[in-house]
Amino acid sequence: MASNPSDTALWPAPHASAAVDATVHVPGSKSVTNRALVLAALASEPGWLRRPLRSRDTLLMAAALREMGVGIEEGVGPDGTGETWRVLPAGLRGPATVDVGNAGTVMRFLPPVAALADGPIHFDGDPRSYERPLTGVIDALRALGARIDDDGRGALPLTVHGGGALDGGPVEIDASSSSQFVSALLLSGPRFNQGVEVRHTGSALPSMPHIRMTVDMLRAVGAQVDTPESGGEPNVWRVTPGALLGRDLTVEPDLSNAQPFLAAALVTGGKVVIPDWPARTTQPGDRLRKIFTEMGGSCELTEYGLVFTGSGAIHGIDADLGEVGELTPGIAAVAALADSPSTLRGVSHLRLHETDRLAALTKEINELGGDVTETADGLHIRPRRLHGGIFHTYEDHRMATAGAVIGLAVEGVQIENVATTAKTLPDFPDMWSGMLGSEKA
Ligand SMILES: O=C(O)C1=C[C@@H](OP(=O)(O)O)[C@@H](O)[C@H](O)C1
Ligand SMILES: C=C(OP(=O)(O)O)C(=O)O
Repeated sequence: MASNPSDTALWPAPHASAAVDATVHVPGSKSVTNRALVLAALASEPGWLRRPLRSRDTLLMAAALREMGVGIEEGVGPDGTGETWRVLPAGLRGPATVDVGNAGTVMRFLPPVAALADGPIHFDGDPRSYERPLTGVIDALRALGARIDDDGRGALPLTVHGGGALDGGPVEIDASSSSQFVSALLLSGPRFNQGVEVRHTGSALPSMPHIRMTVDMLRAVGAQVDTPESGGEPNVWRVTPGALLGRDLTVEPDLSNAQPFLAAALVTGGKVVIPDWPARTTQPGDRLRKIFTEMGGSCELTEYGLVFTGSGAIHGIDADLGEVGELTPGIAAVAALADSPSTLRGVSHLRLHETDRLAALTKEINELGGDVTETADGLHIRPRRLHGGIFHTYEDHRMATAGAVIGLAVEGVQIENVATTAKTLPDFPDMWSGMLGSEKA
C-alpha cells in the first residue's frame, strides 16, 4: 500500500437523508472498451466502437495504440447513437513510448502488441505500475521469441524491441497473480505466426469471467479459440493464427462501476435502476445481482435494465470473490454496515491491484471505528457503529467509491482524492450527487 497521499483534496461524502430512488446511466465497460480497442487495432479492416468508456484507462489505451501508428477517430455515430470511435488499423511501428498510467489492461495487453511492431516500444507508467506483476507476460513473450529489455525485476519500466512479427506457439505461465497475463497473450495470439497456446501452471487463477470475456470477444472478431470449457484441457487456451475482422461493437455499461449505485439502494433501503444492463454478459459485475440479493436486496432484470431494491436490512456474507475480485472494495463497504459479520475469501491477489486493497480497506474502515481484519486471502468484517473521518484512497478508484458508500450511512466521511475515480468513472462525484438529488422526500 502506498503511503497516505496528501489530505488536502477532501470531498465530503454526501450523507443520505432518505432512501435513494434513481435511474443511473452507467458509462461503458473499461474491460470491454480496452479489449475492443486492442482487437480493432490488430484487425485487417477498420472497425467501430459505440459508447466506449472515456476515462483515464481507456484514453491511455487509445493514446498508446495511436503512438504505435493506429488511427482512432473520436466522434458521434452516423445515426446519432452517441459517442463512437472509428479504429483504423495500420502497420504497427516504433520507436514509441507508451504511458500505462496504473491501468492493468494497458500494461499487460500491450507488450504482446508491441512485439508485433516494427521498432522499439518503451513502456512506463505511474510509480504503482512498477510494483504490479508483469513477469507472466514478459517471460512468456521472451519464450515466444520477443526481445525485451527490463531491469530484471519482471516489471515496468521496459522496452519491447518489436521485430514486425512474433513466432508464437506453446507457452507456460503462472497467472495466479493476474488473469490479465492470460488475456494479454490470447488477445494478440491470432497475429502470432503460430498462434499461441497458453498453459497456466500456477495455483488458483483469479477473475475467470475476464478470461471468458477475452475469449468471447476474440471469437466475435473471427478468431478460433479452444478453451477448457469448449472441451480442451484444464488451464489451457489455444488461439489459431488468422486475420481479425473489423466489427461494429456497442460497449455494455460497466457493471462493476454500477456497484456503488446498487450499494446505495441497499444501504438506504431505496431503489436504483441501471438502464441497458445486459441480459447476457461475461462481466463479473453481473454477479452483483446474486451477491447483493444475498446481502438484503432484490432485483428484477427487465428489457429496460436492472431494477435493484434495498429492503432496509443489510446482511453479512461469506463469499469466495476470487472470480470477481474487483467487486471486493464495494462489497466490503456494504459489509461494514451490515447486521452480521462477513468473510470475503479468495482475493489475496488484490494486494497487487491499484493499491494493496486488503490493507487499505482494513485500515480505512477501522479508522472510522470499524473492526476489519486481514486474512491470508481476504477480509473478516465485523460491523460496528462507524463515525466520520478521512477515508484515504491510495489512488484507487474503487477505494473512493467504497468510501462514498459508507458515507451514505455515516455522517462526516471525507474522501481524500475522489478525483482518482477518473481511472474508470470520471463523472462519479456528479453522478453520485445526481442520484442523491432524486432521493425520496
Ligand atoms: O482483464 C480485465 O479487464 C480485468 C481483469 C481483472 O484483473 P486481475 O485478474 O488482475 O484481478 C480485474 O480485476 C481488472 O479490473 C480487469
Ligand atoms: C484491478 C482493477 O484494474 P486494472 O485494470 O488496473 O487491473 C480494477 O479496476 O479494479
